[in-house]
Amino acid sequence: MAEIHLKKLAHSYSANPKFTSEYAIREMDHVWEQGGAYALLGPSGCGKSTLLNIISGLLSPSEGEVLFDGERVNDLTPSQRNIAQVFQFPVIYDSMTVFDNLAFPLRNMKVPESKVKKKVFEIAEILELQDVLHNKAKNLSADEKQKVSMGRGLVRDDVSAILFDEPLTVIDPHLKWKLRRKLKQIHEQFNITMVYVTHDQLEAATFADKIALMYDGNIVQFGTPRELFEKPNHTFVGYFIGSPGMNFIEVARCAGGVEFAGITFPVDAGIQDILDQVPTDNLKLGIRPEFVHVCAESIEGSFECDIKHIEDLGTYKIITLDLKGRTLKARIDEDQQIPEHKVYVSFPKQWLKLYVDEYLIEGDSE
Ligand SMILES: Nc1ncnc2c1ncn2[C@@H]1O[C@H](COP(=O)(O)OP(=O)(O)OP(=O)(O)O)[C@@H](O)[C@H]1O
Repeated sequence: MAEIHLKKLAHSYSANPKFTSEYAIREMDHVWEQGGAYALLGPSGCGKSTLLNIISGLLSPSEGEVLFDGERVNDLTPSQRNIAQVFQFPVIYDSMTVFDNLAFPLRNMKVPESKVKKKVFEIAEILELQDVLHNKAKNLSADEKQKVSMGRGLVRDDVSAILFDEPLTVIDPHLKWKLRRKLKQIHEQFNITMVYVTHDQLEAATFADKIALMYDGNIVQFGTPRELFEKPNHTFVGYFIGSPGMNFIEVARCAGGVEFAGITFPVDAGIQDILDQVPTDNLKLGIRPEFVHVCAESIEGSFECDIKHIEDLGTYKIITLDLKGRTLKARIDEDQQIPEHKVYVSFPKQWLKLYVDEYLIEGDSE
């Protein structure tokens, strides 16, 4: 088991990259602590598989180092790194029994047969594969095959980490939650570092203690699911996490804060200092639909909006609003009564975030 440190790591598939855009992984420093359950989340093409393959040793990074417990492993193969990797599609030997598939990594390491048997039974029980242990793998269902794939990583006591690359893609939706729970349970039982790649935020949030959100070759935020939801440190995080994503409104500087369409939003002194120093005009206010306060009547600090659309999702409603020409989404309870055409919205200060050049800036009080 190991702490995995990515030090000044970058990777380009081009032989002589000249521009940042030629890097699939932009230079990063990142630590996966020993025993953590992590998700590597991001849209297609952001670099998740590249990063995973660099950790496992399937791919050699063009720059920087991979350290396991402080030791450089750049030149070690996946098996020398003791990494187990579970891919989208199960990697198992169809002609072997489930038992022999699970025993394979141990027999390869010349583990005595009595220990092989004990370990295989233990893992088969955890993964609920006892009843099919003597069946040929080719006759298994897709989820059973994927469980065998996972089991082959788990039988070894010496794995540094288990890396999962979208492991539930081929699994029936109704079995997904079951396997995900199983993985979580295995993590708690074995305390192995696990990195789970997915583009599904729900999958990431239910599996991981901490999520690394990737965008364009960078880890833009590393935090708990709650931190990513409540305090996105980049507009992409706000947009990608949540359903629907965060509202962003372009604003301009004004005396005492920022404004749009004549509405002023005061900012703290700390934020004002930062605003005074940055030359950019790329300023955005962000607020999650869940935190927009919607009222039928005008209250102090509220703004009148036209209702453009109401989407009833059974347990809540998403309303699309027009606030002085800007589109805004708000989430309200199913039973909240609102007028047909107009509502009043207000923005609780603690949930209103300011982004400069797409990055969150914070004042002294935050
Ligand atoms: N073998 C390769 N040669 C050249 N470019 C590659 C190669 N593999 C990936 N890339 C590029 O590197 C970038 C990152 O790809 P990667 O597969 O790591 O992303 P991903 O987030 O895992 O995407 P997905 O979720 O679709 O698998 C993409 O622009 C991709 O086109």
